[in-house]
Amino acid sequence: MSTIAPLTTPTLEATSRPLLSIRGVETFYGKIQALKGVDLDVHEGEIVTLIGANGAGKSTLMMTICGNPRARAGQILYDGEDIAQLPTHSIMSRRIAQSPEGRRIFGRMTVLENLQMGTTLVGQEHFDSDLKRMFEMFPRLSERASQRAGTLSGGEQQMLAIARALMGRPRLLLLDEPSLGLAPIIVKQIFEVIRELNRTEGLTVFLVEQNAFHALRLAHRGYVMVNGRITMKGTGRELLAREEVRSAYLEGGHH
Ligand SMILES: Nc1ncnc2c1ncn2[C@@H]1O[C@H](COP(=O)(O)OP(=O)(O)OP(=O)(O)O)[C@@H](O)[C@H]1O
Repeated sequence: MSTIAPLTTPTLEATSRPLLSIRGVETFYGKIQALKGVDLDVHEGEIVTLIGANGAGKSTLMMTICGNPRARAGQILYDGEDIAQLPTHSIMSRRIAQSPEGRRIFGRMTVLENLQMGTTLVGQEHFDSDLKRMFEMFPRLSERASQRAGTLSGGEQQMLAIARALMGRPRLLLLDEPSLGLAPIIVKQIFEVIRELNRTEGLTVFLVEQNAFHALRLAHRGYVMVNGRITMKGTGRELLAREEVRSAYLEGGHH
């Protein structure tokens, strides 16, 4: 199977400041503690991935960054400001865009209307040029601009969710399992778009994935989460080479 080549650029950690800096974050669902003191950094211009098994707390971390649920302890510094206790709309207005797990596109609206929804926080100024760019990046969406989003295939819905997030011109793009349920060829296309945006525009990306092989090849750096705690971190390459990662997350996988 052909795969995207691993990133060869050195980690950006040494050369840039953190855009997102998570310190000691704890999140609860009632009495259940899903995050048990998480520390994680995403530097400007980096692609960082978080991998882990089902139920490890990956989505919870993503959602906690967005303020729902709120962190019960710890700090979430975004561009130096602690956003941990801010309401979600106020977090989103800081140009953090999320493409959530399960996509959550507006099924009854057309592709075009969904993309318009993505501009709520940035206005219409760049709409035409941004739309053109999205349609160039995702030609499948262009061909289906007036189709109801609920009738798109899984891969197309995922592309739409990412495109909608990008219409908000984010500084930080949060992606929750973009590969979920998609054919390998579509996963590859989506990851290539993410890499291209990072390379050409310096878009900062924090990606949560169960598809560890592709995610670690795409990312500059990665973290492994087990039971609400970070247990390993390193460059994508380092983590891919580690036996613990290979046996736990790549078994029977795509390598
Ligand atoms: N709304 C909720 N109420 C109660 N417990 C929850 C809720 N959402 C998640 N949990 C629990 O929190 C833990 C972490 O779940 P989370 O969805 O963050 O894991 P994950 O790593 O994203 O898993 P997956 O890869 O399966 O999506 C799990 O034990 C889960 O059952």
